[in-house]
Amino acid sequence: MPDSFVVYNSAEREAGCGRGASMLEERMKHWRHAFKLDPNRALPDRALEEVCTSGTDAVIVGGTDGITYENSRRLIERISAYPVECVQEISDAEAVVPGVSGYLLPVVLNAGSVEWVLGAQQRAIKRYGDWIPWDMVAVLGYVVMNPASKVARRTGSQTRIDAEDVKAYARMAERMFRIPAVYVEYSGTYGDEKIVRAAREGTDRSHLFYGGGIAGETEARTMAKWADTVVVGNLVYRNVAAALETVHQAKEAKGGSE
Ligand SMILES: CC(C)=CCC/C(C)=C/CC/C(C)=C/CC/C(C)=C/CC/C(C)=C/CC/C(C)=C/CC/C(C)=C/COP(=O)(O)OP(=O)(O)O
Ligand SMILES: O=P(O)(O)OC[C@@H](O)CO
Ligand SMILES: [Mg+2]
Repeated sequence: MPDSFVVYNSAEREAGCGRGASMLEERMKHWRHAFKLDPNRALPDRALEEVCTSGTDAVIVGGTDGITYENSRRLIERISAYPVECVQEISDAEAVVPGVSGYLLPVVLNAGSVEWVLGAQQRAIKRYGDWIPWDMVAVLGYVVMNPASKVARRTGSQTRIDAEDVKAYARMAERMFRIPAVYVEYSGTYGDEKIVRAAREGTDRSHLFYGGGIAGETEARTMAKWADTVVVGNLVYRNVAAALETVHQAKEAKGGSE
């Protein structure tokens, strides 16, 4: 564990445990738009500045492969120059970086193996134990839909599922496991609106994220009708100007759980 880890006192550690939503979950409820930046991909300073000052609600640092402590720390340090909320989404327990304002912990609800629902998480909790600042944590219940994505291949996700299956996963996340957020993940491809709508129908309280293939304003506006937060990833690296346009579309669209 890096030496620079902050020591949390017991009151801070306990905050959010069994006492309602964590502080990160509370802030997350107001996110309409987020960018997801990959520590394993290069982004010029100018583009990073534009992303961080775009008016987006949060910058999520994470990806599926090639994620290390060093590349995550470097990217987080660059983002910290700007007054935007920066959270780390942990896909590898070795890469946890202190100093962000929150941690997103993924669970893949339709994974092909218990490893991605409980296994990796249990080992990380065993390793970090008392160091975990639970008030700065939010769990994301992923439903992974694009079979060609790295995340689907890594987790063996069962992607041949229909809208009723997705609705049931969303309900299960919210009602059985009390997971504060459901994430419909089409990483790399634009998704089916009916699927996102089904996830919306399955959730009353859980926050709904949509991510995947947002290529401009139209896609952002469409998915923001159902999702509380629209996440834009690859577009930042392909066409930063188009990525910036998605911010106001997602924020102005009426939808989500409004
Ligand atoms: C003191 C201090 C700072 C302590 C911090 C302690 C802390 C917060 C500890 C963490 C505890 C914990 C439970 C961590 C989770 C550990 C872990 C490894 C869980 C498994 C996560 C998981 C299911 C990974 C599978 C992949 C996945 C779902 C990744 C999420 C991100 C994602 C979907 C990215 C999209 O990637 P993709 O587009 O497919 O590919 P690219 O990267 O090419 O874009
Ligand atoms: O990279 P894209 O396809 O925009 O997807 C964003 C995000 O949902 C990835 O986890
Ligand atoms: Mg990505």
